[in-house]
Amino acid sequence: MAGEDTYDVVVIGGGPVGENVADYAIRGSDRTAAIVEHELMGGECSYWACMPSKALLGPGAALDAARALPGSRDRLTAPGPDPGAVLGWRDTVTGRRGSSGATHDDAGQVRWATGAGIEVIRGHGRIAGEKRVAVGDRVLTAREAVVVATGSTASIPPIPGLREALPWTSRDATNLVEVPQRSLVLGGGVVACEAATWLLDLGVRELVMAVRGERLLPRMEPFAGERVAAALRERGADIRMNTTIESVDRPGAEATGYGRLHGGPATVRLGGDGAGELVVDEILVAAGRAPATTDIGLDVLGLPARGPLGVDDRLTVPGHPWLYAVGDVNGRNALTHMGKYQARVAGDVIAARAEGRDLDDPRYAASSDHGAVPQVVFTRPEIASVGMTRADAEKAGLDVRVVDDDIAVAGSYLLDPDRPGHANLVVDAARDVLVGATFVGAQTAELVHSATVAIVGEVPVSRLWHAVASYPTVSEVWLRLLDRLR
Ligand SMILES: Cc1cc2nc3c(=O)[nH]c(=O)nc-3n(C[C@H](O)[C@H](O)[C@H](O)COP(=O)(O)OP(=O)(O)OC[C@H]3O[C@@H](n4cnc5c(N)ncnc54)[C@H](O)[C@@H]3O)c2cc1C
Ligand SMILES: NC(=O)c1ccc[n+]([C@@H]2O[C@H](COP(=O)([O-])OP(=O)(O)OC[C@H]3O[C@@H](n4cnc5c(N)ncnc54)[C@H](O)[C@@H]3O)[C@@H](O)[C@H]2O)c1
Repeated sequence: MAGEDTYDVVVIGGGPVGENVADYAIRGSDRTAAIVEHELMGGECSYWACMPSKALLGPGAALDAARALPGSRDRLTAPGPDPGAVLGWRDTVTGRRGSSGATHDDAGQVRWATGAGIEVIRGHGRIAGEKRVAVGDRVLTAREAVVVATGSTASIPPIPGLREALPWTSRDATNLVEVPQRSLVLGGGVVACEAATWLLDLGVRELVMAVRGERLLPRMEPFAGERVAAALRERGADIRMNTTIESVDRPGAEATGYGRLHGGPATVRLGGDGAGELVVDEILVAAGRAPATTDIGLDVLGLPARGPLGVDDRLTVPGHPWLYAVGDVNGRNALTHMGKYQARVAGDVIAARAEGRDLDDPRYAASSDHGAVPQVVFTRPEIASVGMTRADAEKAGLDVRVVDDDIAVAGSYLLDPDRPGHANLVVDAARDVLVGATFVGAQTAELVHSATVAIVGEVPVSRLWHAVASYPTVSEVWLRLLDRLR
């Protein structure tokens, strides 16, 4: 039956970002919020992206850490993880039901939302006018704000025969139930590198990566991609740079469900430096993502129904002071933690505006979106970076000073004596502050937050010298790098 309901805040999309913005917008008040979700509360991250991928990568990383040291190395009885148990662990982490595939249990996320005072409305949300969202035959009216948090979807490049071949996307790779023994990965970004790592852990026989550019992870410092490429090659990956797919022929393509082989073998013609013909059991397309802006009613407001939904630093869509966009959909930084950060800022802005408070405070601007974005890539070696690369800083016209060194301190030697990591710091010499850092190697994921604090706090390098790292930890690499800056 048609109906009309009024809430203070209506959020379209119940991923990690939508959940957080609803929570922050109403927390500690008597405001009401609804989240419209057409699939699963928890979004891409919980079931198809961050959580399953990290669950798949964990056991291989733990074995590698054990293999690095005498005493534990000799106790390992098998070369790799137990594939069945790894998939079982992935299922536990993601609340995946049984082995048939496509469904997950989001009851826990719904319970959390309800407990936070947020109503979950199942269905596809579309903007239907100012402060109005249609869900089926229901119209929701927002007194204060409508927030678009619809995320992104995997892009499939327009290559002859590729779409018809029903290739895997990251959803299949993270929810795999069959391991494609001959795998082709298209792309050299984060999804491609992490997926190649777990496919090798799960025992694929042949793994080819077709990489359009000259190196893996092109947005990071060159040494990061070089080290990941060397490690993947050492494990048997055939990585072809300056290469892409020209055409695909898969006569037996079949929609068998997420994570199953989508039919029989595919014949793939590669072009570029790694040209040639391959026959593979599956193609994983890891060629970037597109903001989910189609079919959400943006045309009703005269906004483009393709590409990112642009916002200012208050996460507000220019010209529409009641409309916000947070997370992957706004095209700023497609990372869960950055989306959740935007959600906190947007939630605070919505609350302040509802209460008539002024916004003259740094907490009401998503300033870290510009130049203070951390990211960890869970390859082996692990990569952790924040802020600008040398190339970014040079492009921005800064007075750039870069120092780099191997991570070869007592703390790293005790973790892995044979494989020192590598790190650099990018400094704006004119201001004597850090603007970027990259660390590659064991336990660097937990190291990067120190650099984030230094960048966000604009701590002068001369003061960083007095931030003493404990012995023997990997953090002592700070001492080595800062020594080079003296
Ligand atoms: C394989 C993979 C691994 C990743 N690993 C990491 C990682 O380790 N760390 C990290 O920080 N980031 C990672 N990311 C990125 C991360 O997944 C995204 O940045 C994050 O999920 C974005 O959150 P979001 O809430 O904006 O969007 P999403 O998580 O995509 O959620 C959007 C939600 O909106 C719903 N929705 C969309 N349209 C509508 C509509 N019209 N009506 C109703 N509901 C709608 C969707 O069903 C979905 O639930 C990874 C991505 C991939 C693909
Ligand atoms: N650990 C993490 O933080 C993590 C993990 C996975 C994904 N993510 C995020 O998810 C998003 C999506 O990741 P992604 O790896 O899909 O995207 P990406 O943009 O990082 O990489 C896409 C890659 O595909 C290549 N490509 C695009 N079209 C191509 C073509 N026609 N032929 C050959 N190569 C082509 C690009 O050159 C690029 O190397 C990113 O923003 C990423 O940061 C984060």
